[in-house]
Amino acid sequence: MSHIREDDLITSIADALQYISYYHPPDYIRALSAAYEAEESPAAKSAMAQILINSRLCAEGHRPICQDTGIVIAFFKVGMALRWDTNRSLQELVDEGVRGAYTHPDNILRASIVDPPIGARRNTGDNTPAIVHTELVPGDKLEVRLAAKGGGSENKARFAILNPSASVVDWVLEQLPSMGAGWCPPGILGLGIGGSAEKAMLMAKAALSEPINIHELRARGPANAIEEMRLELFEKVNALGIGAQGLGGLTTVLDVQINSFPTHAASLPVALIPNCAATRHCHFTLDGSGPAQLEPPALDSWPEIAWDPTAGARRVDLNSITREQIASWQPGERLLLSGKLLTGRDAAHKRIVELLDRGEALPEGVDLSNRFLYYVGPVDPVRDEVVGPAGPTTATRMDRFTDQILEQTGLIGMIGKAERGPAAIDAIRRHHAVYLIAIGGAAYLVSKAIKSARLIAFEDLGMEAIREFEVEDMPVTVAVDSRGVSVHETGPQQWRSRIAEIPIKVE
Ligand SMILES: O=C(O)C[C@H](O)C(=O)O
Repeated sequence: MSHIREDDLITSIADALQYISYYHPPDYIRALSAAYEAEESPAAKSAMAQILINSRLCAEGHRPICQDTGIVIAFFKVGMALRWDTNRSLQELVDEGVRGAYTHPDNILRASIVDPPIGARRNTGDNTPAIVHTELVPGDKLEVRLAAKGGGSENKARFAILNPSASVVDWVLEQLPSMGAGWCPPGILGLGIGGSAEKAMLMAKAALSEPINIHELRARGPANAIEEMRLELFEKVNALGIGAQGLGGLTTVLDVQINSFPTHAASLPVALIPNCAATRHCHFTLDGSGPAQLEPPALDSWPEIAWDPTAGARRVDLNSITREQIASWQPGERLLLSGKLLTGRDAAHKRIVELLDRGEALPEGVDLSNRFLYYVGPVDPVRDEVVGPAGPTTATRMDRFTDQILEQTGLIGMIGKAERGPAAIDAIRRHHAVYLIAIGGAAYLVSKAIKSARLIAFEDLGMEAIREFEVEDMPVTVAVDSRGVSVHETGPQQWRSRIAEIPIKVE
């Protein structure tokens, strides 16, 4: 009978969370590299190049793949014959491991958890608590599947109880366009079909840590209805043309994984959860012989990528930018930004708008006139860094504040990731402003362009505080130009039509 010591579990959780913060799973790298090779859309190819280069830099530098280092999800299969050497609850042990990983001085990770979820939403400071799921199984081992799930992809989860005669494939295809690009495609779709409402969600989440093997499945052929559905969804979702970062392209998903369970005759529960470019999970088993040993992947698993951010890019001086200059920028044009910008995301926007509504001045140093605002919540720096990984957050969440901020502060442009909604696009057009995107999932690479970082306001908001960054040649793309043309509308439309014209190969 194995005795699971509390220190072994805590150490294993902490080590595994550190490991997955900087090592992508090798199957993800293989699948993304193949998609990168096959991609024909220049914008999507460039996005994938940046994600792959970023991934390698993180593996070498042991720094997080994404500034959103996730909410920790732990699935345990607890052997019913094992013995625990602890007086503490499993939740407490996992949280101690999370605390150790997220505050590790060599590779500090971002604390993203707020408590309570409504009202004050104060950052807990160490990314606890984790979400813990357990299942009792025969045997005397402890099997652990650990994930650090990004908020942007989690926000796009969907659930429905369909009529038993409805088509799951049709329902999934209806969801994808409304999910936009905030889940940072290309990634993986996890589906849970059947069971009950809560069982379907859990199955969808668990499906995301299955190995990526859709091409092997295609090669050997489906053996049952679930495998047939995986292949059908893989083809049909990619035919939507959404592409990497929603810019239009051949690959939107690298795999579709499905778990299923018997269900009530009256119901067809279906849950859909996407995983982003910062796919992070690992799997280990404790048998009482000590903590888990995780082997580092070979660095030659990462492809050599030729990506020149300067090719065809316009250099922009943010310190002297004018509305006349931004009026000449074209949708999809690549820029290299240098100079000063301010940062701010969800909580800072809420506070700014509350101040504006009360007619009060913004805090000292928060002068947005003719400035760019970067939607980011960075990781804290370690060693000689000025800031840790600092990729963009989903801009769509800031849409509700955009018109008022453009109107009342003189802000000239915004930088984020994913599409803007109709109201924000209209505001951008009316105020002759602009919206630029950096690549979600390339946070460490983006941080290399940040030469200084200074806290300006709202320190209590932690990673959501307002900072001033000085950047040099920060690569971005014009996503909504000053006339209101959005590449997240034009790109997928164009690629959906092109994919429809590609003749289907009969093998
Ligand atoms: O919280 C973040 O930094 C990003 C978030 O995961 C998002 O994708 O919007």
